[in-house]
Amino acid sequence: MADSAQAQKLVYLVTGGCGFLGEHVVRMLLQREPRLGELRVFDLHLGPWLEELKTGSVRVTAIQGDVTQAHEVAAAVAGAHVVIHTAGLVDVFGRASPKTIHEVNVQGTQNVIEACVQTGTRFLVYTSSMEVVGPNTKGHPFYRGNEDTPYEAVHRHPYPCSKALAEWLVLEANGRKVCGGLPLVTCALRPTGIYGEGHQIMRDFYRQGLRLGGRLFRAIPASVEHGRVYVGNVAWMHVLAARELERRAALMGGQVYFCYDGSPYKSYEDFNMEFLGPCGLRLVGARPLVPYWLLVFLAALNVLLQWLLRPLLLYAPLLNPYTLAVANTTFTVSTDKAQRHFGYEPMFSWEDSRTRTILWVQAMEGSAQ
Ligand SMILES: NC(=O)c1ccc[n+]([C@@H]2O[C@H](COP(=O)([O-])OP(=O)(O)OC[C@H]3O[C@@H](n4cnc5c(N)ncnc54)[C@H](O)[C@@H]3O)[C@@H](O)[C@H]2O)c1
Ligand SMILES: CC(C)[C@@H](O)CC[C@@H](C)[C@H]1CC[C@H]2[C@@H]3[C@H](O)C=C4C[C@@H](O)CC[C@]4(C)[C@H]3CC[C@]12C
Repeated sequence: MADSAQAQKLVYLVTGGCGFLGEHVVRMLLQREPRLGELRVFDLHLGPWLEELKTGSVRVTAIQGDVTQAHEVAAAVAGAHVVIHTAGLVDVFGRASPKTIHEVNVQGTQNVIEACVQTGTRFLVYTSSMEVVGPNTKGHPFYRGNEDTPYEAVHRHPYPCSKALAEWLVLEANGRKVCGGLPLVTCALRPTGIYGEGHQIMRDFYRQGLRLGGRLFRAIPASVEHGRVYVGNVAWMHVLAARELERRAALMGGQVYFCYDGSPYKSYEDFNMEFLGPCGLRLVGARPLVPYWLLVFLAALNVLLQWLLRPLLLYAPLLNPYTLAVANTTFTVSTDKAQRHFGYEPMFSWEDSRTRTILWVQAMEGSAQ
């Protein structure tokens, strides 16, 4: 790639660029990547907001496509210098079949890798997930661990299985010769629970609270810590990793990095209340209001209802055996590997991240009235 910001304008491709994280990556690239000449936004569902981005100096190319279709991916990748692959099926609620999750998350990632090799694109940043590590099926806590912390990564759910396999494919591809004979350089970023403007699950919790008269009911002990990271900082880490991947190929190639920032360690529900509380909701109960065995029963009942109702409608509530187990297992990270390897520092402080998220919920509140 270019040896100076002015020497050569680069072509970036962001897959899943219209998603929750993808949109923030797209906007961050336009704001913070001076070498950007063309930004290709590849997604199954293109957002109308893309049109407003086409008025700047950078050429923004919206590509409606499917990562499971190798020829569509190859056409989008051809000529790109860097690929940031965020596209994925983020489903832990039983909306999609295990087959579809695998096709998108695994085969789709393989298609991106092969497209890079065939067309000569050398730099690939993959959006992996904390769930590649855990929580595992045994409910072992991962307490402020890092990329080198020993942990038995055992999964059965289709989503973490697909993310783990896709990450492995990306890291294994590091060093493969691409068209032109130079090596492919890859890395994988592992966000914990991402929050911020556009987070659908936060939206779901907020609307659930409005339906329950401004109240949410604690289901998980406050002592169970869950790692969270602000979407703007995750986007920034993607942009920085993509920029540094060439210069630091020997160090970064084939590496994984947890995404982290100054967001506090709290339970999933208490963390959400940092944003939902200032918007008028209240979390009822200093401890879970129902016994765990009852939550397990209700989660199992939700699976049965989802199966019975599937011919008629998609019933996909937040509570199911998998989400209950994940929410109930401590998983937090404490690391500086991204800082040591490519100089990452969070762009947004906790206070700023919190304010931005609250403002987003409040704007949604206006729409809910
Ligand atoms: N949200 C989180 O808390 C979180 C945490 C860790 C990792 N991740 C990872 O980050 C990435 C983005 O997640 P998100 O939360 O923004 O999800 P999202 O669903 O908002 O975005 C995913 C995007 O990918 C697109 N997509 C899905 N299938 C596609 C296909 N077949 N072809 C092309 N595009 C397709 C969707 O249209 C969507 O725009 C995913 O890979 C996910 O595994 C998310
Ligand atoms: C109904 C209660 C038990 C409630 O507390 C359930 C919360 C539950 C929906 C979420 C708790 C932890 C979340 C997951 C975590 O933040 C990390 C994830 C990895 C990412 O790659 C995809 C999203 C997710 C699986 C995220 C999904 C929602 C939770 C399970």
